[in-house]
Amino acid sequence: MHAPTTDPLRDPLQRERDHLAASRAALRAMREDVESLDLRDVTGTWVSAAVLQNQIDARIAALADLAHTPLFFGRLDYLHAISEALAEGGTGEQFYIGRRHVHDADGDPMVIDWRAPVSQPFYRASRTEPMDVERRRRFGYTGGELTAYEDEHLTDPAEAETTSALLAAEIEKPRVGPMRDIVATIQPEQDEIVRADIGGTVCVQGAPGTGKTAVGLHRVAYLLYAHRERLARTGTLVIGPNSSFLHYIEQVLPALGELDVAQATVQQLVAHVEVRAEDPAESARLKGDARMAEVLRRAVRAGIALPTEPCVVVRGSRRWRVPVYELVEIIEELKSREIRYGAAREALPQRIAHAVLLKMEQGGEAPDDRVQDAVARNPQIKAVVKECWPPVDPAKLVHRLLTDAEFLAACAEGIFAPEEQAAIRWAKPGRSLRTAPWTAADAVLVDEATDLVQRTASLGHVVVDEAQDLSPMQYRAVGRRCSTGSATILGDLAQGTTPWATASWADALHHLGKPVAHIEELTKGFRVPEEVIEYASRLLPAIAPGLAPATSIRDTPGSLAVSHIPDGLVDSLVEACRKSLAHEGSTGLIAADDRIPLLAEALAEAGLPFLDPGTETSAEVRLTLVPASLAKGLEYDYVVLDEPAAVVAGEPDERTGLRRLYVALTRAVSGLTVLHAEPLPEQLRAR
Ligand SMILES: Nc1ncnc2c1ncn2[C@@H]1O[C@H](COP(=O)(O)OP(=O)(O)OP(=O)(O)O)[C@@H](O)[C@H]1O
Repeated sequence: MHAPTTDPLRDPLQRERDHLAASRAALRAMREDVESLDLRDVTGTWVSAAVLQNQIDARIAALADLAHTPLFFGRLDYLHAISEALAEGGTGEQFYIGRRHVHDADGDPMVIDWRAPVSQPFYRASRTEPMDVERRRRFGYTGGELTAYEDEHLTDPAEAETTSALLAAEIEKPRVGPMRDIVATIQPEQDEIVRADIGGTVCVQGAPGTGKTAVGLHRVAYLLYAHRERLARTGTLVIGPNSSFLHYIEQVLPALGELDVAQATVQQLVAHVEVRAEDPAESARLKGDARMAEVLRRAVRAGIALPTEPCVVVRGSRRWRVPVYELVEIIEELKSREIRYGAAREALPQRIAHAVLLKMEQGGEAPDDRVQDAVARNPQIKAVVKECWPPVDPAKLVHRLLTDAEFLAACAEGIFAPEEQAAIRWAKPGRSLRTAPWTAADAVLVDEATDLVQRTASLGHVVVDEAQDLSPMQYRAVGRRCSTGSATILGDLAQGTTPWATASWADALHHLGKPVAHIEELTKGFRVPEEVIEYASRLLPAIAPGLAPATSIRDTPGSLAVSHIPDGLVDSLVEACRKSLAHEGSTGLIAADDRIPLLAEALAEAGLPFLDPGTETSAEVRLTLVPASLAKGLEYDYVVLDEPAAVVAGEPDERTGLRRLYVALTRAVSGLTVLHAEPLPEQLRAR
């Protein structure tokens, strides 16, 4: 890295600072231009003026110069001039890369958006493939001030490959507050996923801390840039495992200038009924099984009946008769077509009316479309529809399936064995639909039934994080929300902790309805130090035998301490938290869920203020008490892990327990302290 010298003419750092100052001034001018727009001349009504004003306000907000997010973080010096199309309207050989586009008064770019084609070599160019880049420069900032830069001369054979000190500094920056963007340091293998084509679905298997979440969010930002109009129409959605996690990631996209991305958990997507109960593991697994889809399909169609009487329509002085066999033909034809139950129900009266119309024509009349519509509304026809294709209320239907043993048996015949059916049914049905003991898995069934009746609207792109925990039925629920778009599926099979956790990505993609997706693997870890990831990886043969252990980009000796504390474990934990808090950044005390109250009390007694994982850490309170079940996806500079054996015992089976432990062991950025009174699980014992 280069430190500043004092002569501004000879000092390249000073020149870069000057460019920063000029870019900031240009951004200010861009903002002032928008602020000074006078709407009076261009808009007709106050409504359109208000709409336009909103857009302008959003643009002004987007043009804000944020003190702590540097306007540019890199520079590319090309060997040859780049075409204007690639360079966002600019020409030349030198480009500054930043979070947003900034241009000067003549419209020439001063900073290029990181997502533009010309910026791509910043992330991908290498010595073996320099992509016409002579020099790549990375900038270092301290508190918003440009303080350093680092150069790579990609075409200079004499220069040796080094790891970037700025990248290491970025990763080691203390973690306080929500997740940050990684736009300045996206790695080549990550960039390939970020910029993958919108047409296909990408599935990423990645060990802990390999940047799956970060990559997924940057991919959304990239797609919004590259396909803005299309996605503005169709929408994008990020799905995460729980609200603490969504809260942790919610600032990343706004920091990248993208405000219009929805975030939800799967439960929120399928909130058709109020969840008031929990399933035993086996029932939940069966309800999440893809076989349920066929049971529901049969259930939805169970009410379809064939008519036994002709339909007689009276118009004026004449009567028109559609015989039974014709009605049967119409219904059979609709049944055989792959259209939604509700769409078929809407088509049925029109089909019968059409049959009446043909008879009217044969009878010498000349009816038009309006007559057909009127006939379709005839009470006789409505009566046939009601009897033969009755309306279906999805929640009521699922309620019936879960309470009426005979109905379930009829729909699940040959699909679920009787004992499986018994596990699917509610043990104690509530009295009404509203007070029924709906579980999270039941809500997914209602969602499937809803989609069988009426097609679910699809978004343009959906990102699913921690996808390994979804059941096949949940994959289907997500899949119908991107049936006409694409998806990014992120997960780690070794971190699957639900009873129905994904065993293979090919299965998951099949249930999602995207069987031909690319599966990429990320193994280079950016969070966990080498020593810690090696320790955690001892569990891999037991929890996910086929997976390669992650490597770490940081080899920080002393980052792991494991101690046996036969007496006074709680006091030692409090002490370990205190010690961790003596360092900069955040500390997480992770423990089995049922030990949380005990530890909460101990921390309170010791006068150590702490937060729960849904609350952001701040400079004042940097300690979070984390139940193991909520640790997934989160990270802390220092982690103190309480009693691994209890974390394992907190799950219904050993493999899930060890997976939960693997998650807990892989949350630390700088240091992990493991304290235990009981013996460690054998996989972790010293070898
Ligand atoms: N290219 C990068 N440059 C700097 N930091 C990075 C980079 N990639 C990832 N990180 C950081 O590494 C940490 C882990 O990233 P992230 O949470 O996205 O990993 P993950 O694969 O989703 O992990 P997990 O499986 O534990 O959920 C984050 O702090 C992230 O900002």
